[in-house]
Amino acid sequence: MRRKLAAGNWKMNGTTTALSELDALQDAARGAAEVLICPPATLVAAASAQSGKVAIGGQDCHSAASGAHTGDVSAQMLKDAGATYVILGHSERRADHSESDALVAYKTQAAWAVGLTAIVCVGETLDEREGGKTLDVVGRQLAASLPDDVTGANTVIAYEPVWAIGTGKVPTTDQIAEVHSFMRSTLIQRFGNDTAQAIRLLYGGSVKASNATEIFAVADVDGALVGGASITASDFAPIVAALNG
Ligand SMILES: O=C[C@H](O)COP(=O)(O)O
Repeated sequence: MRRKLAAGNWKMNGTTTALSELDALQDAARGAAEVLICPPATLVAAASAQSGKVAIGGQDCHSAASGAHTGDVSAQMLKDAGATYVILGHSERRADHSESDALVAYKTQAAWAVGLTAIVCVGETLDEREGGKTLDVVGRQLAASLPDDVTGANTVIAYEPVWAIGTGKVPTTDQIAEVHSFMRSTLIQRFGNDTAQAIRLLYGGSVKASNATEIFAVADVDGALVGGASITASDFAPIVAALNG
């Protein structure tokens, strides 16, 4: 049985005052669903120190364990700061930093090497969707971004259509169902049924309290990766509540 996951990605938002949101999430985090917040790297240690029932994650890590990589953060550093998850291959990283599927796979291995769970993001652009290429793109990203040793414990996959991120545009539930079903069957083909059925598949892109229940009712949606609506507990807690049903 897959444990539902409500993951919040604060992106490049938040200073120390934002950590009070973690206190306000404690009640929401008492339900069956796991609650995760991924703050900016500067806040991971402080967030971990007061996270209570909320898990803490990073938003990226370098593929190397250490070395001359100015400005980067290693998986070990995130782990040392108290993180248990790291988001990898987010479309904003792929676009802003030209991250390839191969690099995402190396980063995933770096995360696994220190015991972090990788949340690997995939998703098509608007052009790709309108060109009928969604499943090709997602299939290619899954094939090349995931190393071979995937398990239900070390990996979560987030389907985030690029055109739905921060736009208020959300795919239809049929569109989400099509991609999630495709992802599950792709994982079954590559990793076998037991492993594939253990991997949580999140939907991300303009999730908010008003659409969460409908999205979480879609087969093979095991939770959400939420951006804008995760920054305050007053927005995020109702999404967690919807996931808990
Ligand atoms: O990582 C989160 C996603 O990019 C979704 O962001 P959003 O909820 O602001 O659309």
